Formats: sequence, structure tokens, C-alpha cells
Amino acid sequence: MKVVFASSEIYPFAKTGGLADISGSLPKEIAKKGIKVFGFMPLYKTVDIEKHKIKPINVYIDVFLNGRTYTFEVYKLIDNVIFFFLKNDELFGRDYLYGTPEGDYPDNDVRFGAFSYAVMEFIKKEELDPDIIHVNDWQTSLIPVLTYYKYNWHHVRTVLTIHNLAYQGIFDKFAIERLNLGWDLFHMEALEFYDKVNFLKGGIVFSSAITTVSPTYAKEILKPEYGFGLDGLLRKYENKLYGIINGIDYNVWNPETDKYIYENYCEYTIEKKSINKKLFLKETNLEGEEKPLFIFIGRLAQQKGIDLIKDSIEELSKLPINLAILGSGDKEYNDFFESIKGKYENIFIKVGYDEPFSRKMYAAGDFLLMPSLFEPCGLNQMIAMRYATLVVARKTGGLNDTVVDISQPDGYGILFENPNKYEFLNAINRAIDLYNNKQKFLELQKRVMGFDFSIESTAQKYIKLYESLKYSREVVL
Ligand SMILES: Nc1ncnc2c1ncn2[C@@H]1O[C@H](COP(=O)(O)OP(=O)(O)O[C@H]2O[C@H](CO)[C@@H](O)[C@H](O)[C@H]2O)[C@@H](O)[C@H]1O
Repeated sequence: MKVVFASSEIYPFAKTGGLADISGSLPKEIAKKGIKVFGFMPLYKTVDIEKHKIKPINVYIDVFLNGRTYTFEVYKLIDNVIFFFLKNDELFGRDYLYGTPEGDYPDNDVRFGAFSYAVMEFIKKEELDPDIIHVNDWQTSLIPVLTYYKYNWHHVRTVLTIHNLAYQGIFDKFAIERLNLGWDLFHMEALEFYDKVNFLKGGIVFSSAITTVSPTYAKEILKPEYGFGLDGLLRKYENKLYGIINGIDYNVWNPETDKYIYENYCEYTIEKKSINKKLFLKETNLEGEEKPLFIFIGRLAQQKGIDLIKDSIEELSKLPINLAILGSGDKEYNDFFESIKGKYENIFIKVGYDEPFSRKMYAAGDFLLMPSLFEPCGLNQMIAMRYATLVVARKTGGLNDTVVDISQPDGYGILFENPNKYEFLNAINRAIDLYNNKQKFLELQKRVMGFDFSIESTAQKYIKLYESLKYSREVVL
């Protein structure tokens, strides 16, 4: 079987969030099972081609759209997956992937539309002849539309994975003309969305199967509260929608070998985790090793429940805890956290994106906070548990599928139901109580470290899905 896997970000080449992690680990894991996988990504200016040994292969792809020609130069990296990077500096030679902190690049439709066409043209030119084309989120959602409607490759099955329904790629209706799509696609059953063009909607309609990244989120997005205007459409296509939980790469996230943390440890040397805490507190000028250390790592976006943290900051500053926050994102939140930096003795804040530092936090923390309003899957909680950091999270999406509250038999985390300040602070107080029960806390730390949230079982499920689609069998996951 041959699979083309297209994504706008793939770890370690380019990353703004969890999409990159999965796009890095899933194709590799699928390839390990003997499937030929070709990965595709735009070659951004920020990709370090020297470091990753990405080389040009002297192949050029011309794409005609927006009234002109865009030429992509193809670069390649051979791993167990063959990665192709498509380079067009006018479109992708910019400082950011999707936009500046002030907002999205206005020509994102042309950027990712041209990339999608370039992937199709390359597949054709090089006769890759895939059985499956697997795309991710709105940026590559035009590919199933092109596969079915423009290129008429009806023998090729397409899979769209929705990592986050909040981002849909919505543009003015003349994107239809800019992208040579044809006005016959501009209707309610195809790309039209309130008189605009919606890329993700195109992917949902035209793909052979849709997956989202946890079973709970697959159910939630059928409801208006979580559907971002697409719940009706998703209900229509419910029979091709599957929830497959993400996993993490246990080689990338491993406290035993992680070279960025202060001191390596494993289940049997868990006491060394406290060295990480001690040195982290020292580095961040936080005091009180005996107090539980809560960490938050993530994009500063409404989705992540940042308002709960923001609105509770005074209360948090008075609790017998330390709190470390690392994140960057929407300007409003960046500005807020910058403005309170150093204001509270027990709260450390770093606004920015810093993977090595995030690793130190996972290793040092006692509890990870994830008060998300919605969470398609969430990787942080899996990483945290791998580093023996217990999770305090809102009961939603993938958090509901990976964390069991301590009030349940065999529970190992803390969940709260409603996203309000009262329930959030109550959850933190329950965590403090748990922390003070030293024996139970240690027992749970050891337990969560041993869990298997690896990408391997995720890959097995995707392979089953690919096979069912290829042989047009009923999908049983
Ligand atoms: N400032 C910072 N510095 C360093 N590292 C940072 C960071 N901010 C975030 N990260 C890292 O980025 C990743 C975040 O992954 P998530 O899956 O939790 O979130 P995201 O919302 O981006 O992904 C979306 O896609 C994924 C993948 O499907 C879903 O799990 C998720 O629910 C969905 O919202 C983690 O590896 C985290 O450590």
C-alpha cells in the first residue's frame, strides 16, 4: 500500500502546535509497519535544511492559478518516510507559517491552495500512484476536493484528519476564481459557507473518510456547542467520521533520555524527578520545594481555557502552590501575561515558544493544568504523564479519553466539568490535597509513567482504516 501524507507542519521541521507532533510521528510509525509513505510539507523559510539534511532534487512543479504561474522547487529527505518539501519563496519564504501575531496572512488561500495543487502535480509527474492520500486540517483540505473533482482520481481514497475544528480556512468567495475551482463548487453542499469559501468544508464533503483525534471529540463536534457552524454538515457525514486517539512518540518524549532536562529519570529512579523540580525553581526564582508545582504549556488561545487562568490569577497567587506558565499566541493574552510578569512571587511566566524549556517544565512539574474549553485530543497531558506529572484538566474531548478522575475506581488525575472559575479552583484545591497525601501521589506518579499513550496504537488504527478504504470494506476500528 502507498500513502501520501500532506500536512502544513511536520515535527521536527516546522511546528506551531500539536498538528506538527502528529504529522511527524504518525507517518513514521505507519511506515514502520511496511507501508510506503510519502510526506509533503511547504518548505518555509524557518526550516533548517542544513541541519535536517534536506536536499533539492532538481524537480520543478508549475502551478497555474490566481492568473499566473507559481513554480515550486522540490526538496527531499529520505528517512523511513520519504519527505518532499515544496519550495516557493514568494508564498512560504516568510517569518511565520500562517500569519504574524497581528493576524493571518491575507493570501493564505493562494498559499495553501497552490501548495495543494503542487502536491497533486508532483504525484502525477512522479507517478507516485498512491492508494490513500491523507490530509490534515484546513491547510491541505483542498486536496480531497482536487482529487475527486479536478483530477478525477476516483480510485484514490482520501482521509481528512480534523485536528481542530475551530480553524477552517474561510476566505471571500472570489477564492473560487483565484484557485481555479469553478463556481459549480460554490454551493451549500460543497465549498460555500455563508457566502464565503470554506476549505475545511470542502475536505469534509469530498474526502472518503474523516477522522478526528479522539472518540469524545468525534461525538462533541456533532453538537452546535462544539461544531463551529459545521456540526450539521458533520452529522450528515457521520457515517464516514471516526475518532482515533492520538499518541506521542515515546522516543521523542522520554525522561530517561531527554537531553534537555536537568536530570534523567525513569519509573525506578522517580526520586530524581525532584532534582528537576529543585533546579527549575532555582532557575525561575520560585521558592518552596515543598509546595506543589503546577505548570501550563500551550498556545495562548481561548481554546486552552486561558481566561480561567487569567480571571483566577489573584486567587492562584494566594494558594500554597507555585505556578509556571509557558506559552505564546493571541496578542491579547501575550500582552496580559507580559504585563503581570514578576508581579506574583509564586507565579513564573515565560511568553514565547521554547521546546527545551517546556521539557524542563514537564520534568519539574507536579501537576499539568489543561483547563481547555474544548480539546480535540491534547498531547500535553500524555507527555506530562510520561514525565510523571499528574494532570488537572477539564473533562472534554481527548482529555476525557485519557484522564480518569481520582474519584473513580483506578482514577489517576483530576477533572472538572464546567469551565468556570469556581470549578477550576476547586480542581486545583483537590490537586493540593492529593499532593499532600504523599504515598498516594507517588503511587499515581509511578502509575501514569507506565501508561501506553504511544503513537503505535494510533498508527495501527489508521492502517486498518486505510485498508478498509482501499478494499472498500466496512470500517471496523
Ligand atoms: N510555548 C510553547 N513552547 C513549547 N512547546 C509548546 C508551546 N506551546 C505548545 N507547545 C507544545 O505543542 C504541543 C501542543 O500540542 P496539543 O495537541 O496539546 O495542542 P494544539 O492545540 O496545538 O493541537 C491541536 O492538534 C493536536 C493534534 O491532533 C490535538 O491534540 C489538539 O487537541 C489540537 O488542539 C505540545 O507538544 C506542547 O508541548
